[in-house]
Amino acid sequence: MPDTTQPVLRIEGISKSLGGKQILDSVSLTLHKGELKVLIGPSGGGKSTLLQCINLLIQPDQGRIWLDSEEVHVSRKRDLYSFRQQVGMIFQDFNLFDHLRAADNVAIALRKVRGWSRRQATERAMAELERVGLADKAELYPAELSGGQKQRVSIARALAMDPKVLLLDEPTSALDPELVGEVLEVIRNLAAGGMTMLMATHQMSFARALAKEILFMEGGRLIEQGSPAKLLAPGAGTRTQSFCTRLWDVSEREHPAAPAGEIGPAGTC
Ligand SMILES: Nc1ncnc2c1ncn2[C@@H]1O[C@H](COP(=O)(O)OP(=O)(O)OP(=O)(O)O)[C@@H](O)[C@H]1O
Repeated sequence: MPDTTQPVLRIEGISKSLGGKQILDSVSLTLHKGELKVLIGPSGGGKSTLLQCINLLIQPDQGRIWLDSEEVHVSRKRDLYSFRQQVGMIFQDFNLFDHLRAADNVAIALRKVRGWSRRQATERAMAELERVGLADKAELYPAELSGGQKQRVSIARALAMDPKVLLLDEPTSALDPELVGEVLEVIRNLAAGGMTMLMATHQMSFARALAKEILFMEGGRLIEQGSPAKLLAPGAGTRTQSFCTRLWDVSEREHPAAPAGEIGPAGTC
């Protein structure tokens, strides 16, 4: 069992303005070893920007970041390079290389960044594809894969780098509804295996079932933070609960047969 009291990633006071507008306002959070925290909230609340600031794809205007208790100094190229290798990122739209087969998409960073031989990198890529259930698709190009399979390749690619933390930015939002489950299943298995993860999502039933904590983000600030049981308890009166209830109302209209009181279909509470 991972030591869940050990902070792996900590951010403090992250702020960011873009186009003259404040997008993130002093956001702080800690991810402990082996925990899955889920970022939810209305569209435009700053979830993607926060994940990109944490991964330093966007440089925050203010704030500090620690990985395994070591502060990351953005101005030091070596720090930045090493940090990016240890913090994996999964994007909504997969970001695969179209001209590379699945196995090569997974292996490429091992060869180019880590300097592994083609044989070593391919062996590792095959092991990671196996882990996400795609060993039989290793020779296919992205255009020959479904959206769910492409996202699983991108997860395998991130895992191949042995990240300490995975950041997932709405990994199922670009998928047809019938493909969402296979990607969530992979993430569920990673959580069960002790991977430390921060995931922005609108998949509320998944968040409720699996997240250690829900972080509710609105207007660039984390306005609520707590276990799903606490934030979504009947009568909790939280902003998280009213947000979920609204999603549920929409889903009820779209799926009138959904049994009340049970965890709803994907995307609902
Ligand atoms: N490069 C940019 N320049 C100006 N504004 C930006 C830029 N990138 C994002 N924004 C604005 O920042 C706000 C937060 O966007 P962000 O994508 O982080 O929200 P989100 O919570 O992830 O939304 P969604 O759930 O729709 O993905 C939005 O108002 C968006 O228009």
